[in-house]
Amino acid sequence: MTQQVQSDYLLSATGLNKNFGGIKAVSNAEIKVNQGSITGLIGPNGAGKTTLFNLLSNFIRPDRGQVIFDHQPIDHLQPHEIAQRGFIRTFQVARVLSKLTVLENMLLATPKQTGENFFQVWLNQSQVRQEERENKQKALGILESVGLIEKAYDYAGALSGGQRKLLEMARTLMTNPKLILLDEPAAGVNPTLINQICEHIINWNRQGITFLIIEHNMDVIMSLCNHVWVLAEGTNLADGTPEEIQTNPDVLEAYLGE
Ligand SMILES: Nc1ncnc2c1ncn2[C@@H]1O[C@H](COP(=O)(O)OP(=O)(O)OP(=O)(O)O)[C@@H](O)[C@H]1O
Repeated sequence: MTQQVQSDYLLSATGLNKNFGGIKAVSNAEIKVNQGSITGLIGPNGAGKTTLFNLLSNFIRPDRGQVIFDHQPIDHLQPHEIAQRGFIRTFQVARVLSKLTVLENMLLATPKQTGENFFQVWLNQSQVRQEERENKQKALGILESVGLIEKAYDYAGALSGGQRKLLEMARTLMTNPKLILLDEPAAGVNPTLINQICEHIINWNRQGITFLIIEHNMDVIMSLCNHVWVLAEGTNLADGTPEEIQTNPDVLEAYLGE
């Protein structure tokens, strides 16, 4: 039986370490994400933010440390099993499949379906068709809400960089997530679309989804986040409200010294 852990956090990680050869990418790092929050993760280039995301979501295994999601340790789970529990992430460079349509990209993200097993398909053909109809309706509804409905039947490869990021975010909603990790949602995105992405994040957060966001755009971090964690050289430098972080001398020095 897995150990039950009581806390107010949806995600909590302590003592995380990861070395690549001689490089200490993440060193004794911790992070905590309150249920219902929009939490930021910032730090200068090479601070270890993406490596920390990879450790949290088990895309790479830590040398040491523990990650608790929704009161349960998740260290032993594969990324797809973590996603099935409602913890999903996006990547710095959006991972959409260019040769599939926007709608097909959305449908690929649907959780385990009856149609994945040959015998279940054979036995439950009407149920499979019903699930397919429901998933398509859900995908089209999400695309409508993010302004990509006109592109539903276009190849994802034809989208702009910003639209691909939006599609990657929209796709996470197909899995009914509790927690979404966003890796630089505003990077390479034009200012109009950045504003739209921020509005969507606020809207999804109001619907109950918790966010942890890596972002270099400080306006985005300051306007969205309730709490911000700062990494520098692989380890924790500070955490606090956006206002506290903005005026923290250690944080200013880490950025100015970059
Ligand atoms: N697979 C890897 N192999 C070797 N070194 C790596 C690997 N991944 C990351 N690193 C190194 O670990 C350190 C932290 O990198 P990471 O990408 O996590 O930082 P970051 O804060 O996300 O940076 P950025 O803001 O520039 O994206 C860097 O020195 C990087 O070169």
